[in-house]
Amino acid sequence: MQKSRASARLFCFWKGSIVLADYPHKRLLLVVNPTAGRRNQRLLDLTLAHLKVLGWLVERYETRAAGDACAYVESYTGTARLVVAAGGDGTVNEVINGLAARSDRLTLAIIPLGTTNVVARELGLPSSAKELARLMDQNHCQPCYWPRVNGRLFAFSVGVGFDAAVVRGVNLAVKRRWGKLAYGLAALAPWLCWRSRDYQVQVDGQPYRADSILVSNGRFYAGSFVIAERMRLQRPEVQVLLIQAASPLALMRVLLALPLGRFERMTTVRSLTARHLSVQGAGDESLQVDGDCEGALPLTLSVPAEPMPVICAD
Ligand SMILES: Nc1ncnc2c1ncn2[C@@H]1O[C@H](COP(=O)(O)OP(=O)(O)OP(=O)(O)O)[C@@H](O)[C@H]1O
Repeated sequence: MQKSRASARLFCFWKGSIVLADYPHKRLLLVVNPTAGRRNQRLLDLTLAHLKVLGWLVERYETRAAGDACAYVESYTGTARLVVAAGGDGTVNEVINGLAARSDRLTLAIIPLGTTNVVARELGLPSSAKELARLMDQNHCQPCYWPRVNGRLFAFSVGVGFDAAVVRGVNLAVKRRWGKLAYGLAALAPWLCWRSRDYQVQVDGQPYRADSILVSNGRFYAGSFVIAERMRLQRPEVQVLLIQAASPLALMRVLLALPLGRFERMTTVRSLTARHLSVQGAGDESLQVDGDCEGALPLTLSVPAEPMPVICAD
């Protein structure tokens, strides 16, 4: 024991200072999506620099393709107790799924590098690299619940109908160059040809119908829009928002309520708290899961009983 502690002793050099670190538990696995958020690269570099000063050893893994982060975290055999997802919400989603497939209980942290970073916003993570490193160093975590949709966990949002049609139409090259504007452009075509849908929904066993559905695991949607005022990642339930909008005009009214913070209070939006949800549609329609297009109807969702420790703000 004494020997392994001594062998883990490190000298870290940073900005001319020498810091003696003797913390064998300060090891983290960093999973980086190199295609996410080139604009936020500085946040990653500075957070790593601060962590090194605090005595952390970083094991770095760069993803090579979609699905890589999940597979790597699931099969990771190293000694790190903290797994840091550095990327956008898609990378966070993959790391969560990798962690949940393991039999041990590692802690999740996030360095937000993506376009919208909704999960980081939900956790109240600071934009300061020094603060982010401090929260990780102090193991400042809370238990968070990630619901399961069609067998996979999601972090903050699932959409059926208009929302899924928009995400399906996003041009990745435009998103990389222009960020959120890509979603506005992708919304035009599905909005103009919007018509009534008839999704059959069961919320905790009660039947409903809707033209579009949003499921929120926290407060925020598409960045900073508040769609579920009382929902938090720390609560073992989700907010189901059933939208009645059978024409482009009715849909426009609902969409305008988003930036005004009145979405949940619209008479055409029914907001329900739930642990179980199922949705069936007329056809094989796509789903939006954590900002990406993933899978298709029918949808079955439930909130697992076991939370995951996640680094969050004070
Ligand atoms: N090396 C890679 N090459 C291509 N795609 C990748 C790679 N690594 C991860 N991905 C996939 O890229 C998708 C988008 O990544 P991510 O969400 O992290 O970044 P983003 O799109 O820039 O951010 P945001 O989701 O906030 O808009 C994810 O679904 C992920 O599976």
